[in-house]
Amino acid sequence: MTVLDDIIVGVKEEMETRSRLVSLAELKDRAAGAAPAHDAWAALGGPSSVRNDLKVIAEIKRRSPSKGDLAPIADPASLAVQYADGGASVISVLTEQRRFGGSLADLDAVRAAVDVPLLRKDFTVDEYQIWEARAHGADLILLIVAALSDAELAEYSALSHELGMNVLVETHTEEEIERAVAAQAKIIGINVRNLKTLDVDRSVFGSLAGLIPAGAVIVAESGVRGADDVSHYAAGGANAILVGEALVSDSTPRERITEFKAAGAAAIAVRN
Ligand SMILES: O=P(O)(O)OC[C@@H](O)[C@@H](O)c1c[nH]c2ccccc12
Repeated sequence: MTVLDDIIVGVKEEMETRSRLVSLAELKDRAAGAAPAHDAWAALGGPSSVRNDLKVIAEIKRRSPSKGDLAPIADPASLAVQYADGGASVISVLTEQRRFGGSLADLDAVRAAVDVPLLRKDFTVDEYQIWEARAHGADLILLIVAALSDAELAEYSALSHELGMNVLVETHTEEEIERAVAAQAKIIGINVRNLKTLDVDRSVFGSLAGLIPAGAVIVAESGVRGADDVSHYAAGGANAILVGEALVSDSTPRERITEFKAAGAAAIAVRN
């Protein structure tokens, strides 16, 4: 069993528990009463034909299976405000509980604190989680190609769009990019961490980004330690980066984001 399979077993168990407390019907009511979703596609520069800056998706991440506890986040809301002040285009909130220490309570706290689009970052394997995301104010959800069949990818993308949300479709191999493109994904992430082994290989980004058709927003996920990694991803074709650990473990995340955006824009100016 891969790490990914193992995580999904836990995700399903926890979803079972939640769905006994809150029925799908109840979630649908809550989703209907939620404020309309923000346009994450626009926030990531999707509609513009000239994309000359690097967007930052800043993540609230407490823990990871590879590194254990990353940083004590006493107040996710105030961290999110710092992210927004630094110029994050989207804020990602990890809600997976067992391995990442997240929760929907974190998502609620962040939703109440900022007006930027929110990504509910979880292992989506059931329609229930998509309704849940919208009911809790998410604007974008993550779909991991390695965890889904083509039919599920199509079905979950369609439901997300119906609810006014966007999807970030995560890939790690050439074949997964082909599947994401076939599912008409407009926001495609390349995770340099292999979720089956947890190994990070930053060179994966540069070798796969060129396979993504023009028009899509390309997100480099994982492995940003500092501005050099940001420049590397931007030079390799990234329109956005998704950063967790480097931000949660920094005492001045706001300045960090500003620095990453500057490094990204400089590398893109050379690229174009
Ligand atoms: O902390 P990092 O190396 O900056 O990585 C962030 C993000 O890419 C990573 O958390 C991630 C990418 N895809 C995921 C899927 C599920 C959980 C987590 C992830």
